Amino acid sequence: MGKESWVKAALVWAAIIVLFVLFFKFLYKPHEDVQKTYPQFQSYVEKQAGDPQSIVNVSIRSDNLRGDEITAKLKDNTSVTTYGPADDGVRAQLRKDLESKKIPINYEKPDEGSAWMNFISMWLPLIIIVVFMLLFLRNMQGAGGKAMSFGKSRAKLQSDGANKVTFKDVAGIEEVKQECTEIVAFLKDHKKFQEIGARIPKGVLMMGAPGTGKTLLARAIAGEAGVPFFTISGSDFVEMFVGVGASRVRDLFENAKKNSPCIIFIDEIDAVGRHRGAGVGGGHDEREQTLNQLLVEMDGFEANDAVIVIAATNRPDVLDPALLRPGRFDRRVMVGLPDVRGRKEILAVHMKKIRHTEDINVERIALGTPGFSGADLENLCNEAALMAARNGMKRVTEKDFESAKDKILMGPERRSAVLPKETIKVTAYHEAGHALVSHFLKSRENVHKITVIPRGQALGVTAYLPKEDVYGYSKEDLLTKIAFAMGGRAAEEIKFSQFTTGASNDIQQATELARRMVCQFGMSRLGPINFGQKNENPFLGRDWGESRNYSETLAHEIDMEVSKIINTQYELAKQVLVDHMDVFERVSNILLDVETLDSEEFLAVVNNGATSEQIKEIQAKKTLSGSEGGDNANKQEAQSNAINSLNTTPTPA
Ligand SMILES: Nc1ncnc2c1ncn2[C@@H]1O[C@H](COP(=O)(O)OP(=O)(O)OP(=O)(O)O)[C@@H](O)[C@H]1O
Ligand SMILES: [Zn+2]
Repeated sequence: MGKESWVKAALVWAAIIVLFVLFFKFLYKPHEDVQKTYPQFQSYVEKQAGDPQSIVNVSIRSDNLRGDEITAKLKDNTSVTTYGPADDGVRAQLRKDLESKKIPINYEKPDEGSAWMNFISMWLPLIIIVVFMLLFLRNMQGAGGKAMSFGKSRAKLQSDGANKVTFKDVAGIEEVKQECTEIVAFLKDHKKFQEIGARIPKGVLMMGAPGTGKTLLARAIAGEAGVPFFTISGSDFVEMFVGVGASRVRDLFENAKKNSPCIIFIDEIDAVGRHRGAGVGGGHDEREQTLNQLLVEMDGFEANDAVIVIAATNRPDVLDPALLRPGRFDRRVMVGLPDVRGRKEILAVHMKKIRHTEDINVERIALGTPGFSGADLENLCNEAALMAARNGMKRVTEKDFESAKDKILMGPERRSAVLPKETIKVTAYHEAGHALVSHFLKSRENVHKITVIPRGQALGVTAYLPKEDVYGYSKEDLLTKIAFAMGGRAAEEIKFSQFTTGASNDIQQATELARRMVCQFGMSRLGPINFGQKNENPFLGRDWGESRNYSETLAHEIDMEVSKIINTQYELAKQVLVDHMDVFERVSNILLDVETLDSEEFLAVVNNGATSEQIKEIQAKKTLSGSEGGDNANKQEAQSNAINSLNTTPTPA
């Protein structure tokens, strides 16, 4: 297909070039040329006055495009040709000139061929322009050299090649796999179902957060059933030019039917499948046409077309209801974030691909990564492997997984950034403030790591991880969240009686949360009423605009409630820090000294009064056992020994 289109394109271009050359070489006589040569001819005729017989005759062939072609035949059997402007005055003058010199004139009619040439030469520029425009449009269409594949489906056919995906590759979402086995059974033996008169499902909609393995699952279904797998992304349908999307859909289904039984996988179906007539910025005709075509095609399956359309989305709420009617995407599969067990299994799948030490405690990594999706876990494994390779290690250790997790959670370290001492000091107290408020208010998050080494955009980071998988929050949980978000600023006020811009992000997060408590969760004096219709992404937690459905008075009340929540929690955060001033000072100072504390070390400082020296000792032991890649039992023992020794010798700061 690619080759054919290249030949075609080359032919068209060659033809254009040939026409161009012809045009300039034989047909086109620029006006100036005529202007120049005609006076020359005239003066030549003048000069012949002395010997009028030197010109035998003159033939004039009138030709309205190029002017008159005037040929003078001379006595010595040569001839002179010029072109004269096709102008009646000039012609009359010339005739008078020639007649006065008694030179005979032949008027010749333009021959047939030249009339035809005239026609072409008149229209050629236009034709060339049109051809150019067409080519230009086509090139824009098929970006990337697909000049001639106008409206052809972009679906890629996945072959059942060496790296066939099966259910073995999909881990941690057992229930979802169960739901899919039926589809596999159908694809394998569709006759059995059809004979008994069962209507075969046409469409399966997979919903779930990004990276939870929807694509992987669809691929695995095809792999298990051993059928071809066509994949296309919803955004491929939506192109610049009207009609292309619809024709792509037609083409895709045509192709699939030829390969039945098979699977068509449409990723990001929300790109085409949004509510019709609810497009952003008015007329999204193109998208609607594409969607309509999709619906038509799905309705148009014959009973014996064993084609199953699997679509994936993380915005099921915006889909056009027509897509969800029976006979279309009537099967719906929720693909959720994995729980601890699921994460462990997914990690196992991806750790098989990297060379690692035997002693890695997968369970602990799984426990420490709540909220991670399958894709996040895959990324974690890869980052860990990169980390190990960069450090010249032969195998990936658990420590590499730790650093990889920190990088993913908090952004890459910027050790090279040189900050003023004062800034680092403020950062240390700020981060200690966050961590301690969270700790003393017994939030549902554990302090995972505190650092004053700049990471990503931040000068310092306090990272939290949920203590267990979280399925919902109580009002208390949310208030605590707001309090420890304000902990950083509270610390700055208590210690330095001043504020820095470092808290702006904290303030934003706290305010957003407080507003949602009032407007969405009904957790304020205003009662369980939804204020404003949030058009929010259920999986991404992102706002897509809000329309206000309450009065000015209420708007004021809402603002008052929000600010009350924030201020109360801010005061609470300050109170917590003042009540534990000694711990606050100690954590901050140790943080300044050792730069980073992990959860164990943090607890050692808070609960057991560990000193800088003792923390450094713990850290040194960890580094040692980590770099040795020694067996895990020893490592853990070493750590717990270090902590136990603290227990017996509590050191007040
Ligand atoms: N349950 C899982 N088991 C094993 N690997 C997984 C799982 N979920 C995700 N992954 C890994 O994450 C990668 C990305 O997942 P996939 O593309 O299927 O996610 P998705 O849900 O389609 O995401 P998106 O919504 O962003 O398209 C997969 O290639 C796979 O390596
Ligand atoms: Zn902060």
